[in-house]
Amino acid sequence: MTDQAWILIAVLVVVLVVVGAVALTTGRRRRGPTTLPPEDVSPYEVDQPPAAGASAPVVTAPEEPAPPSTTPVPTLERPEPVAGRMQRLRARLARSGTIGQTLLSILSRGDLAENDWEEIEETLLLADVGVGPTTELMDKLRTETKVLGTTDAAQVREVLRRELLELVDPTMDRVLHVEPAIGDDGEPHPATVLVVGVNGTGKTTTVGKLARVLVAEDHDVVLGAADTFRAAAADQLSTWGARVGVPVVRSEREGADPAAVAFDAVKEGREAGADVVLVDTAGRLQNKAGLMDELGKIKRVMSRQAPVREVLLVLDATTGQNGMRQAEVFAQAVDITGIVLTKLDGTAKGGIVVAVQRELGVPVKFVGLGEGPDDLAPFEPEEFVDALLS
Ligand SMILES: Nc1nc2c(ncn2[C@@H]2O[C@H](COP(=O)(O)OP(=O)(O)OP(=O)(O)O)[C@@H](O)[C@H]2O)c(=O)[nH]1
Repeated sequence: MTDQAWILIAVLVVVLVVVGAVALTTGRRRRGPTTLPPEDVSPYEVDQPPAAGASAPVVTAPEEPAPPSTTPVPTLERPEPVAGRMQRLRARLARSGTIGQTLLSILSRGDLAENDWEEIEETLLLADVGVGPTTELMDKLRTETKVLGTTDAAQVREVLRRELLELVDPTMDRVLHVEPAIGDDGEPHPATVLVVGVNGTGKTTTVGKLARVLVAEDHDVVLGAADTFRAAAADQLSTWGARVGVPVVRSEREGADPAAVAFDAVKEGREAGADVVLVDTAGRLQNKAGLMDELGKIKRVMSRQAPVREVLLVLDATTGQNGMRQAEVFAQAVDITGIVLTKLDGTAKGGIVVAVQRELGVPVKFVGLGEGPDDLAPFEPEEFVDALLS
């Protein structure tokens, strides 16, 4: 090859290398980067405009992510099952048990002298059993122990158990009647329960605990805060309701007409399709006529919406004879259908169960056995008597 040929080949190679490099660079630029940097992404999606007749494209704002919630969602409490509560809380009756223990020890002495019987009488009266039931029980025990003629502890215990049970009366109807009824208009009515009693007996607390009893049994409940005398009572009830998801009808005005609140509560219960409406009241014992007027009016206006199925009287078991006098005044003001004995834990005056039932002729339906939210138990005579003798 000549020198000229070698020079021509070298020029061609250089030209080919330059052209190839330029082509490679251009091709890369045309394809561009495969992903856009975040700032190039539009915050909106633009929907395609409709084919005809549309004037402007539809712009849809992207869904904003929900801001993190600052108010915690309240978790509803599931109240404890109702069955067996009295057994669970039996240890709380320990102080009431002193009556049974004292009676057993005296009766087991055998061949009882008059001063032994006086001791028995004193024990029963101190436990607030009441004069009539005390005399009745002593007469029966005198006869039975004479017939039995033994000091055998188990047999004496059996006699005492039988007689105490008869006094407490297991035949009384202790069911809380909350079955909904069909009214004259053919519509289902909620069962309404009016709760009455003196301030401080544990009335508002009992309404809250009763709501939990009903919720535990799958009822739909509405509460009425008709204790408009003490503003804190409505707040207290609202807290009870909120814990188990039960609505509370109340008035924001202190001293509002309690009958109006009770009426609204039953109305709300009907509209919401609730099974039960529980109404708390103030029940101040200013005088009997005033109390009768107030409770009578509340009951009347509630009845316009649905018949009042139960009127529960809340009594503080620790107040003894004083509590009995209050019970009589309330019973004269309104027809009581059941008694709730509160604070039966920590009192040796369990005999009030017998006295109050005898006096009013209505059964104890529930007993309060502590300050816990589920420390309210349906009253069971056998459990009660066994606790007295344990
Ligand atoms: N130990 C015990 N305390 C109870 C029981 N029931 C209620 N209490 C307490 O009794 C106190 C008074 O209860 P409230 O429910 O506020 O009484 P109230 O009768 O509604 O009083 P007002 O709202 O003023 O009408 C509270 O401290 C309750 O916790 C019970 O069965 N045992």
